Amino acid sequence: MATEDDSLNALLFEAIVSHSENIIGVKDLSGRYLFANVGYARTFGQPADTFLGRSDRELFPSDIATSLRAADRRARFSQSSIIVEETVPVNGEMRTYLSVKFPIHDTAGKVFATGLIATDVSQWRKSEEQLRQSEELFRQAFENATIGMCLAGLDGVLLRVNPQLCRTLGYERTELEGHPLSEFTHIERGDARPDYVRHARNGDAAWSEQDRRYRHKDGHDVWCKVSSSLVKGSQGEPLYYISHVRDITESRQMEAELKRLASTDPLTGIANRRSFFEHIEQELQRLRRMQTHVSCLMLDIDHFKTINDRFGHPAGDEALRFFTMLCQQRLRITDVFARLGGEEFAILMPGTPLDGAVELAEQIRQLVGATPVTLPGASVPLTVSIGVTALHRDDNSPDAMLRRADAALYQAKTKGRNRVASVREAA
Ligand SMILES: Nc1nc2c(ncn2[C@@H]2O[C@H](COP(=O)(O)OP(=O)(O)OP(=O)(O)O)[C@@H](O)[C@H]2O)c(=O)[nH]1
Repeated sequence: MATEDDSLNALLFEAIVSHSENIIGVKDLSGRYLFANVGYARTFGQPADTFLGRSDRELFPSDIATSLRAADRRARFSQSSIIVEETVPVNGEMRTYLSVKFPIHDTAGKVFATGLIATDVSQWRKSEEQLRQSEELFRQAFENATIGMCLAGLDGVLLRVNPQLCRTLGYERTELEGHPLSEFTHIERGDARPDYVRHARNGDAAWSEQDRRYRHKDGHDVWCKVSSSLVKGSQGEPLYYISHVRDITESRQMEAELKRLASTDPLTGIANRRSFFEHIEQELQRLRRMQTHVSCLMLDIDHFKTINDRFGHPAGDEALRFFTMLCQQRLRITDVFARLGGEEFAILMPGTPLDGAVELAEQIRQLVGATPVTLPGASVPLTVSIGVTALHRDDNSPDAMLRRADAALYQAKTKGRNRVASVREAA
């Protein structure tokens, strides 16, 4: 006889199963449906009643029905419930369900049916698979990249490094991970932390690029272009940095070598005309800011043409190199020695007043005159004429000073060569 409690339970059961998003069913021992909730109607597009009395064999392909039945059987023999993942076709599309299956007992404690509550997890599985695929894609790109890559925490500590970064710096993965990249960096500007760590601390710029000099494990320097971007979480909160680290050592060396070649005279190895002008420009700037002296010598080997004529051009080259070497013996580290062209040279002397420059010019003149150059078959005496002047703060270009030096040299030449002449002011 039905009690009031039974009717309440029936109402509760009805309310729960009809509002559930899940598929809820009960099958008898032969696998025929005793109960199917509205979830069945929603999923399969047929009234829930149409399932009653039918088995999975009539609803699904036989291999699927067999595996559903096997799970039902396992549930019947289980103590409480089992959870299985089941895939079934729904309107021509395979869908994945997470099913809780459990035995249902009669009042005598005998199992007479199997219950099931199934949740459609197809979308989760799909998202999981997409996530797995994109993680795999990232992993492959990270591991196989021909550029160094790393993930670093907001404090700059390396969380993950790729094999190329290990090769670039010469360390094992375990020697890098857990350490800040700054441990392997030269301190160039007083702060070893990469810019992105400073940016993170200040909460600005999500991207930065900079050239940094690292120490390879074997001790040599490695120049790298480091491009870093901030990875943010779903709420926009900063999580970590991902950096590309490109080894640019070779191109920096090439750049430096090109710069050196562009500013060097190939025959003598000293500064060339272009570089000399740049030095005068710099000194002019300094002179305008500071109380100092800058002097300049312009040197021209006397009758150099006769050396070429007598001994040939290669011997003339040798004489030019020898002359360079002689002058260098008298120079300070701060002096700039340049070959302006042909047999014409110049020396810029920061910190030296005109009188001191004249003195040095005289020393050079005497040294050159006293030291003949050894050429094939002869020891040839050289003499040099030298014009001396000073850089003035109101010189509006290097040319202004060079014109005075040239005028002084002209005087030395016209007064008989092998002498020093100076011009203090503009003519
Ligand atoms: N071997 C060699 N000779 C050069 C080079 N550049 C210029 N010369 C030569 O230097 C000589 C310069 O001659 P001039 O300008 O007449 O001057 P100089 O014979 O030294 O006579 P003064 O300067 O008047 O004392 C020329 O014969 C040029 O061919 C060079 O790179 N190598």
